[in-house]
Amino acid sequence: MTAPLTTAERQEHLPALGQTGWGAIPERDAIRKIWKFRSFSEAWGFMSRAALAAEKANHHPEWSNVYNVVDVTLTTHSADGLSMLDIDLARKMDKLAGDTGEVQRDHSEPVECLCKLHHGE
Ligand SMILES: C[C@H](O)[C@H](O)[C@H]1CNC2=NC(N)=NC(=O)C2=N1
Repeated sequence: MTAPLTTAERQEHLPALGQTGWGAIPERDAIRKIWKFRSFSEAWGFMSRAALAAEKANHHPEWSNVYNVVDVTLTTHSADGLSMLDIDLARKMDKLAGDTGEVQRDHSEPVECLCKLHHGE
């Protein structure tokens, strides 16, 4: 089983992801980011590349796509919350999206606040 993130790991890794547009989901130990691409083709291209990265890591997103928008939630089901696998996949997705997608702001809280929600210490 994959270990849940410790408080120290949250403080080390989550703020940088917050800077790239990942947000906290209320009442869940999970992070969310919404991209809007220029077209369905770009959105689907991103999803195809992210799917290969997810399959390689055996760690899979909860996500949906409507036309050019991709809405991604990351959490580790076996850990019942965030683990390093989510941090790694979030970074890979940021890299794969590059600057092709514009980040859509939702109304969730900044990702930093997940430091308060720590599991496993
Ligand atoms: C059997 C297989 O390794 C597990 O079901 C994997 C697959 N992908 C997964 N993805 C995510 N996000 N969380 C998991 O706990 C998980 N478990």
